[in-house]
Amino acid sequence: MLEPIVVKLGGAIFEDETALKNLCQALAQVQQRPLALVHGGGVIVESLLARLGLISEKIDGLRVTPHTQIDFIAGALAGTANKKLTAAILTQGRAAVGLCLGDGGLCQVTQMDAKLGAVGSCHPGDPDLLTCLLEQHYLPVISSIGIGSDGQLYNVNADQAALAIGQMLQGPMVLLSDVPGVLDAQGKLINELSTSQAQQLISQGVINGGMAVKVKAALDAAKTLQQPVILAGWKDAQALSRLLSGEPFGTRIIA
Ligand SMILES: Nc1ncnc2c1ncn2[C@@H]1O[C@H](COP(=O)(O)OP(=O)(O)O)[C@@H](O)[C@H]1O
Ligand SMILES: CC(=O)N[C@@H](CCC(=O)OP(=O)(O)O)C(=O)O
Repeated sequence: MLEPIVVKLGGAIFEDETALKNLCQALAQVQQRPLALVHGGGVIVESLLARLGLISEKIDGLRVTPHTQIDFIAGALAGTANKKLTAAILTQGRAAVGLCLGDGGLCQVTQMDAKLGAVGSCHPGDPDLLTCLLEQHYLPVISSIGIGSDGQLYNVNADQAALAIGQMLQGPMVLLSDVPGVLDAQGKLINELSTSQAQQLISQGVINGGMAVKVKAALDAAKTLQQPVILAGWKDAQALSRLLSGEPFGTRIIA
């Protein structure tokens, strides 16, 4: 089997029906090589928590997850987001299978930091389930809810979850977000970003919040995979065909 491509899809796409349909159509059409999809869903989490009258805050791009909220957050990510995305791909005629990081022991998850509550750090675990699905031409759709060795559910940042899946599958990675890639202080797309340039832009605050988490995960992935990781926008319906043809697009993160 060719190394699978790992695509991470940022959750804001759930608010753009047309982009979601176009992207799922493009994903469903990829026949050249196996594909695994990791997704976020921060917007779905926020809308549920707001409806429940709960306040949510982030520290350095990571959502503080009180233990009293993890059931709701798991419902939003492993439930609503995961099943909506699986449904959108199934509708395009491709056999998608919805999973979370804990299924089949895919990833090992531990509590990251007590001050963040039920937020998990994620590491590659047992690849067997994923390998079986990919060999049988299923498209795995993986949410970023993890299960710890303590049996608890953890909320993992979806870019960090994608990093663990990428390290497990050792294939090319593309992280698709609501922006066309990493933007400089003038709002212009940066075509290529190295570790030192990224560190400088993060310390200057030009790269911040969720993008800082994403860039750090991409740098780690580029280092372990020994190949650039692409950060690009899901609004670009051609993103996947560009990736497959090797055409440059988005921001290439090089370690
Ligand atoms: N330098 C930057 N370039 C692009 N986006 C940035 C930058 N710094 C911060 N951001 C913010 O990061 C967001 C993308 O990160 P995030 O919301 O975590 O995406 P996703 O949900 O797709 O993982 C952008 O919408 C933008 O608001
Ligand atoms: C710990 C943490 O921050 N978890 C994220 C998981 C979802 C996510 O990362 O979604 P996006 O990719 O859409 O941002 C959250 O609760 O929002």
